[in-house]
Amino acid sequence: MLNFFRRKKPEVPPAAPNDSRATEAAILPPDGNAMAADASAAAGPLATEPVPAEFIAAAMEVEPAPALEPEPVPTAEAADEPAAPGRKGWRDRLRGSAFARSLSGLFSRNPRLDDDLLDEIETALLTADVGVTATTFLVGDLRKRMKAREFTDANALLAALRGDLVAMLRPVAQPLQIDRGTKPFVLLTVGVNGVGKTTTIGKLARRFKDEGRPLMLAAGDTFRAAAIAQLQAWGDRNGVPVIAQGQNADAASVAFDALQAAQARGTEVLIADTAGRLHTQQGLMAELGKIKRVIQKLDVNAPHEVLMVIDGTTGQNALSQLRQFHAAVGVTGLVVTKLDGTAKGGVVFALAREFGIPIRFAGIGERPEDLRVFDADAFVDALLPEALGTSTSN
Ligand SMILES: Nc1nc2c(ncn2[C@@H]2O[C@H](COP(=O)(O)OP(=O)(O)OP(=O)(O)O)[C@@H](O)[C@H]2O)c(=O)[nH]1
Repeated sequence: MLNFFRRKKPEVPPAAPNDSRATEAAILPPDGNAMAADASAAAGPLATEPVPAEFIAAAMEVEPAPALEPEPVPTAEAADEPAAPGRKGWRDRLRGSAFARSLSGLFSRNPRLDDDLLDEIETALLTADVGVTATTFLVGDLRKRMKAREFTDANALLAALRGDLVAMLRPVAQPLQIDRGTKPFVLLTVGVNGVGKTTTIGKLARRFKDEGRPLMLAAGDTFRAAAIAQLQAWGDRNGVPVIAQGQNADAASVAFDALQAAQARGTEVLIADTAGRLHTQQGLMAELGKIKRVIQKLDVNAPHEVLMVIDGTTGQNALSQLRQFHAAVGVTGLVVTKLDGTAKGGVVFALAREFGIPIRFAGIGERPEDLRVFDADAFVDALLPEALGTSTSN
């Protein structure tokens, strides 16, 4: 019986884009200087042709938008910041999470193996945003095994909990596979406002660059004043070209231009940013479908990955976000960000249990190396007390 009730988290504040058409396309080279659309000679026949009218005609109407607060553009110093010395492990980054703190607190008291312990574990899981469904399953399993006298002490129960948590995540710990035969492999990033999409794209850019994959970025967040500049800063940092149009340009048009450019150049990976949108805003959600349909005019299989970025601090609201985004655009992979610091961490289990959609990456900090390929064992071990003696490196 669940004995704990959570308060509902506030929704992310809305931001609504408008749909004014692109006027000028630009390829932003790694040095940061935009080449205007008419500089197509330099860029080749790429990226600068307008989207054919019939493609756009197929598009849906999109809600008009209130103006957004401008956000600070990343400074040159920030972009040039050196990476953190040494790679902090998962445990280092996740130790502050509500999940890790409550469970280590619980087991450091050498609890007795009884129903009170199960109640406390239940409370800890719910507090950490694991959610009612997943918590009921986990505690129910432990209770059954405890009654069957499977555990000799509380540590044995903790080891069983670890096993259950890992088993819940392993099926979704599926790394992103980029098929080198698909050129370009198009990755469309989606999510609500401020979850870390643009930052994640920057980190992915760095990762792909390090892997020696030629790539390109599409600045499809055309509503936020600083989003294009933010992406450009990441492009500069990693020597990656960025395809952009003016602010308030049609995001589908930007994605189309970028795909055309990437195809013509034989680029291996194209990562397209989109503006953050609330999952409850029907018009904006429909716009994601439009982006998909427009790029499918160039490649019927694109996007090859619809990567939804979810803020790990969002709590159970993440479930309704994923439900809506999945219905609108067919999410194929997840990135859960901000699992460092004050994140509760448990939402990862709720997402895994409810949707079974692969979790590709976890964001455990703001630096490029803090985007980790999601590793079920490392994640669970970082949340559980060290006494368990399992590996927490990496
Ligand atoms: N601590 C921490 N911060 C992160 C992580 N990922 C992103 N952030 C921060 O989250 C904030 C928002 O990131 P953005 O990339 O601008 O978010 P966005 O989703 O592109 O925002 P919109 O364009 O408004 O939708 C920034 O301050 C990032 O540095 C992470 O894994 N850990």
